[in-house]
Amino acid sequence: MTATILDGKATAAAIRVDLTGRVAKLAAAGRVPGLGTILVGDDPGSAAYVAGKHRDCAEVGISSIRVDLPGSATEDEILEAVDGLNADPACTGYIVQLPLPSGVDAGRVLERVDPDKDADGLHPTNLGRLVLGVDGPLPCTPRGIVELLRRYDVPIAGAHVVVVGRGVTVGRPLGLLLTRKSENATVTLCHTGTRDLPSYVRQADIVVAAAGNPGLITADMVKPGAAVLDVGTTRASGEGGKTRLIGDVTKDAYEVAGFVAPMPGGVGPMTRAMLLTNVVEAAERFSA
Ligand SMILES: Nc1nc(=O)c2c([nH]1)NC[C@@H]1CN(c3ccc(C(=O)N[C@@H](CCC(=O)O)C(=O)O)cc3)C=[N+]21
Repeated sequence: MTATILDGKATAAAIRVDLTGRVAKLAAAGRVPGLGTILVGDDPGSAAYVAGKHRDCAEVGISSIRVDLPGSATEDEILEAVDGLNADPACTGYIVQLPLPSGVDAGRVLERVDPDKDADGLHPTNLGRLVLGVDGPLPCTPRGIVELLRRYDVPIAGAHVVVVGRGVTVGRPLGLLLTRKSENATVTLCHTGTRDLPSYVRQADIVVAAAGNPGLITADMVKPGAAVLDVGTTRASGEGGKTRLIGDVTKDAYEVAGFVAPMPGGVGPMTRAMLLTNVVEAAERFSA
């Protein structure tokens, strides 16, 4: 069987086209959305992600504000940069690129972000809003996953979704998103403490692998025809000292599935598209 590819790259491109129109409307009303990034240090992976976000912004007409600090920046200096973007009216949404250097209290930095400018949707206030069902920015990767499933008409209501991984950016909030009335999925949240992982994954109509454990999900665990979304991105050294990203799902598991969001080209590009969406929605909220 050949699975239908949940093409996140193409879907994200379509979403950017859509956003371009909304941005133009805001701009006509004198409210150009602006995405800010705060990058600390010179990790090449993080720098590449941030550069990609600014490229995305340029494509849809969002202005971007880039704050780069040296790896030696103190927590107070980072907090100052956060306060600066909170106060900047040109910045309608922003992110603090993670991870922050060791020794910096990331929780303290993230809490200082104005929740209404939180483009990641990961501020405690916004995670609280998600639990309560109050409108606010949603976490980008979970939102991207739901959007991708919707656009390919993968049934979500009543489906059994097995999420592997309880991280704060993906697994934990995804369970909250999928169990809302509007999605109506049944979610099993598995993690490193799960006793018999294969027995859960085998029951899944939809598997979301977000454990950061390369090759964790193998073909024998996948119910034939199930949707499998690979969210794992583990950096490994490849040829010539270049780093290469490895997913959580083996390629033979892709063959058993009915739908596959591959890595790369699946959920990653959707995450970036949802970041833009959060910035545009924040600007629309500010204008309303
Ligand atoms: N404040 C903050 N917000 C984030 O959203 C955030 C972060 N920090 N720190 C790092 C992680 C990682 N992340 C990715 C986003 C897109 C791809 C993506 O588009 N990946 C491509 C492949 C990219 C490649 O090959 O390098 C794909 O899956 O097709 C990957 C990873 C966002 N993160």
